[in-house]
Formats: sequence, structure tokens, C-alpha cells
Amino acid sequence: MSDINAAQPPIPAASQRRHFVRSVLTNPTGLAASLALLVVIASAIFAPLLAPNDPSAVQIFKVNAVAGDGYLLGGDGSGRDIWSRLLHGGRNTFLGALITVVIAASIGVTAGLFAGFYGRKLDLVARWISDGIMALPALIVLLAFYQALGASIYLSMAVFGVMLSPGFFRLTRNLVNGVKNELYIDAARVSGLSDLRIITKHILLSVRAPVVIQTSIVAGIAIVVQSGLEFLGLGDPSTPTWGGMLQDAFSNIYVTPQAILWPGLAITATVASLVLLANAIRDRMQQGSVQVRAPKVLPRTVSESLPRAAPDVLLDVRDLVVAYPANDGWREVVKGVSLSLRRGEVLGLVGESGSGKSQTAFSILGLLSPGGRVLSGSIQFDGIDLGRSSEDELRTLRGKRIAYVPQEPMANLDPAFRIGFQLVEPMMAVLGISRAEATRRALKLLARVKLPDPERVFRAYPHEISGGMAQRVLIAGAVACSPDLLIADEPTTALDVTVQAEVLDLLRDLQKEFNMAVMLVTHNFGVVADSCDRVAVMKDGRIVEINTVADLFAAPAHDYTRMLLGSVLEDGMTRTYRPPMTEEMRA
Ligand SMILES: Nc1ncnc2c1ncn2[C@@H]1O[C@H](COP(=O)(O)OP(=O)(O)OP(=O)(O)O)[C@@H](O)[C@H]1O
Repeated sequence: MSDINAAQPPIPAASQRRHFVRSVLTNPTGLAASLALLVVIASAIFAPLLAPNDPSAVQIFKVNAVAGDGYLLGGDGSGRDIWSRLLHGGRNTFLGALITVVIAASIGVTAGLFAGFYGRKLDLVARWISDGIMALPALIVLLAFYQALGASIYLSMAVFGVMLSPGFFRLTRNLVNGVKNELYIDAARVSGLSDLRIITKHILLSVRAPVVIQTSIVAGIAIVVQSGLEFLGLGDPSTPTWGGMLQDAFSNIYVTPQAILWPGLAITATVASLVLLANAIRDRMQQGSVQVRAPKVLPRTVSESLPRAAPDVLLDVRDLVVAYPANDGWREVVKGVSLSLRRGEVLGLVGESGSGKSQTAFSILGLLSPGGRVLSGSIQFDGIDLGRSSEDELRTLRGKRIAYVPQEPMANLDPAFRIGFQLVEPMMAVLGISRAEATRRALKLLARVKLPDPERVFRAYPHEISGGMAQRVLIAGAVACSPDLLIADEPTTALDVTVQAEVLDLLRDLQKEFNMAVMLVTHNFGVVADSCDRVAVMKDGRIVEINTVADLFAAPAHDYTRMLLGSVLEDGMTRTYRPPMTEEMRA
């Protein structure tokens, strides 16, 4: 069965939930399973209306009768209507399964939530109990309880619910362990929410999807086990159930072999539908976060022919429009951006949060988030039209000629591998060099980015180094193949202020050494002043001003630039330039 042992991001909004359900139903398996379940459940609910006969009424002349004469599917060994018993049997079978699922999920999920959240002794005790229950042979326990508690299959199913609760417990506990240290949980704690509210609101939300899958599977198991017990003769013979029908049909198999078909089919179809529905939900979850389906109509078209950029221009972006699907069509997040970057030049991309800086950078890298599209415009890199390049061509460019330094260094190193491995493998693949040569170069690069004791860092795992060291490692990896263009997306934001300055100095030195063009995405005009030749100011997905750093600081043309510079001045962050005081600023 699938891996459902991973917490999923919460699916918060009602509209997103609707999209989630819709996308499960657009999967043919999900749709077929849901329809089948709907039919079976509806016929069980409306059994008293749909059943033509009393399911317990015996007609002696209809014993093992063939279909017809008021008995749609024939009569059973006691002369009762198989069709009516099938409908009513569904009711009773579902009731048994429901009891099992409710008890298993309530005990298991509650225990898992609290044990996972609080850990320590509570977790230890809960695990002991769970392991103890799992060690019991379920069938023997059920038979013993049946003897002790009397002939009620529902009591047995309640006991079976307790036996299945460790499955829910383990799943939930593992999921909670995965999410309880997330920042949004810390934020909820800091905001003063009680533990109970955090557990029931935030944590339960993020673990519910795998729990839903588990519920579906357990319901299938409960139906099979209940039918099995009834087939063995347990349960109330006067109550119609699918398992009881199986037993009756089996004892008359040589007289009316077809009678076993109907309860068998009902059980098989229901259990298969539950498992297939669980698989469809799991498949949907594995596709990642909920996405809005892309509208079919594109508002603009990608330009057909590109005028060739000037020879010293390495990157030429023209009228770039990037959009994401929204409920009412496309939502443009980059709205006609044009910029160019010469070889060896450093361009700063500044603007407030959400102004489209990263989306501009990611479209150059060809790494927009799922759903994101370049709707129009063009991106030329050294004469290559990136909009028309295949994914393979882009991958080759990204590895070798266009490098990227991310915002969160730790999140971009794989915790499972040593630093050395993460530097050496890409170098071997991209440059086609031997492991020994790649190792030699990696050590040299680690020394070049001024990491103390490069040998130790080479052998270290990411958690054994600091954030600043991790960023140096990533910079070393980025320049390993002497790229022509380096895109650095707020490379110092996650770092300590003193480390920020060192990393910026390093980037500047490497830029000169490798004569790289650098696109530096930042909020910080101080960084622009220190590191860039030119700067583009973005607001609401557009470039409102682009100029050399000196001219822009000396005479900002746009109100928004002046406002940004004004706020920088208040923070005292600009180290080199001081913007001139405008009338507004004086006021
Ligand atoms: N995956 C996505 N789906 C939909 N919209 C997105 C997605 N990623 C980003 N956006 C939207 O694109 C817009 C621009 O985001 P972008 O990340 O480029 O901002 P930014 O200027 O880099 O901000 P910051 O400095 O905070 O990183 C924002 O309104 C954001 O909500």
C-alpha cells in the first residue's frame, strides 16, 4: 500500500477543499470508486424503501428458488428474498464497519495527537499500550469476546475497533512528530493559543488527509473481518448481513451456486471501492499542494520572433508576463518586465515583498512553481531563446552557465548527504570530471569561499555547519562550473548581520574573479549600494525605474523609489550612498 505516512500542508480555504475534492473526482479511479460507494451506501440507507420484501419473511416454497416470481435474485436456503436481504444486509454490515472505524479512529487519533505533541512519558506509555494491543491475535480475541459478551456482532466490531486503533495511533503520532516543530506551530504557541486548541486546530488539520485514507482502508478491513466472522457463524442469525448471506449460500452451494455471487459481489465491490478511493486521495496528495486548474485561454501569446540583443548583452528579458491560475482566470504576478544584463555586470532587483522579484528570477531559471506560466514576452540568454528551450537544454544551462544562490541555505542542502558529496556529484555530472578531480576542486572552492577547515566542512553533514557556512557552501557550488550568470535571490536575508557583510564581500570578489553577470534580488538598498552597478525597482509586478546605482541614488525618478530610499535612510542601512532629500522627505 502507499506511503501515507507524511503530513500534508493544511488545506485551509473552503474553495481549496472543493478543488481538492474535485481533483480526486477527476481521477477516473476516484470517480468510479466514489460512484460505486455512493450507490452501495445509498441503497443501504434506503433499504426499507427499496426492498420489495421483508428480509426476514420466509416463504417455504421459495427455498433456494431461482430468480423471478417476486424474488429478484431468487430465494435463500430458508426461502427469504436474497435481493431484500442484500439491501438490508448492507445496512447492518456498514453499521458494523462504522462502529469499528469510529472506535479505532477516535482512540488512535486522539492518543496519537497527544502522545506526539507532548512526547516523553505520555508517548512512552501510549506506545507500550499500542504495542501490547498489536501483539494480541485479533481473531482469537474477537472469538473470546464474542463468547464472553454474547451474540452481538456489533460488540465484536467495537472490540475490533480497539484492536485496530494502534494503526491510527502510529500514523497520527508520526505525523504529529513531523509537524509539531514547524514554525507555524511555534507561532501559534507564541500567540497564546492553548495546547488543546493548537492540537485540535492546527495539528489535526495537517494530519487529517492521511487519516482519511487510513479510515477508508480500515473500513474495508472491517467489512471483510465482519463478513468473515459472520461466515463462521458468529452474529445474530435473524439479522440480515452480507457475511450471514455468504454462510447461507455456502451451505447451499450445490443447490444454488449463484446465490453466493450476490453477497460476494457486494463485499468485493465495496471493499475495492474503499481501497481505490484511498489510492485516489493518496495520488492527489502526492501531487503536492492544491492547485487551481489552469484556464485554457491564455490572455496573450508568447512572441514569435525575437530581435537579437546587442553582443555584450548576456541576458535580455522583454515584456515578460508571468501568471498563476486563479479561480477567475490568470493572476499576473509579473506584468511586462523588461531588463537586460551585460557580461560581468551586477544588476540589483529591489522592491517590496510580493512585487515579483523572485518570480522574475525564477522565470529566467525556468523554475516557476507548479501552475506558473510565462504568458508572454521573451527571455534571451546569450542569444538562446529560453522560452523555446526544452527542459533538457534548460537543465544543461542551469547546471553550467546559469547558477543560483537561494535565500534559505539550510533548506537547500540535503540533510541526508555530506557537504562534499553534494558538491562533488554535480561537478562530476556537469563537467564530466573524475571523482578525485571533483574532490580536489571542491576542497579548493571551500577554501576559496573562506570556510575554516575545508576538509572538515567537506566531511560534515548540513546540520553540523552554521547558516553562514551553508551559504558559503552553496556559493561554492554555484560558482563551481564558472557560470556566466549568477542569480542570487536574497542570499543574505537568512543570515546574521555580520555574516551578511562577509557573504556579500565574497559574492563581489567571486563576481570579479569569474567576471560573472549577477542578478541580485534584494529588499535592501544598502546591499544594492555596496554591490550593484545598476538597479531595477519593482512594484506590483512592474519595473518602475531602472538606472545606474549612482544615478538612481542621486536622483530617484519615481515616487516609489524615493519612498523606498527614504525608508532605508531612516533605518540607516545604506553604507555608501545617501539619497538626496526631496521636498516630501523634508516634509
Ligand atoms: N506558487 C504561486 N502561486 C500563486 N502565486 C504566487 C506563487 N508564488 C508567488 N506568487 C505570487 O507572486 C507575487 C510575487 O511573488 P514574488 O515571490 O516574486 O515576490 P518577491 O518580490 O520576491 O517578494 P519577497 O521579497 O517577499 O520574496 C506575489 O503576489 C505572490 O503571492
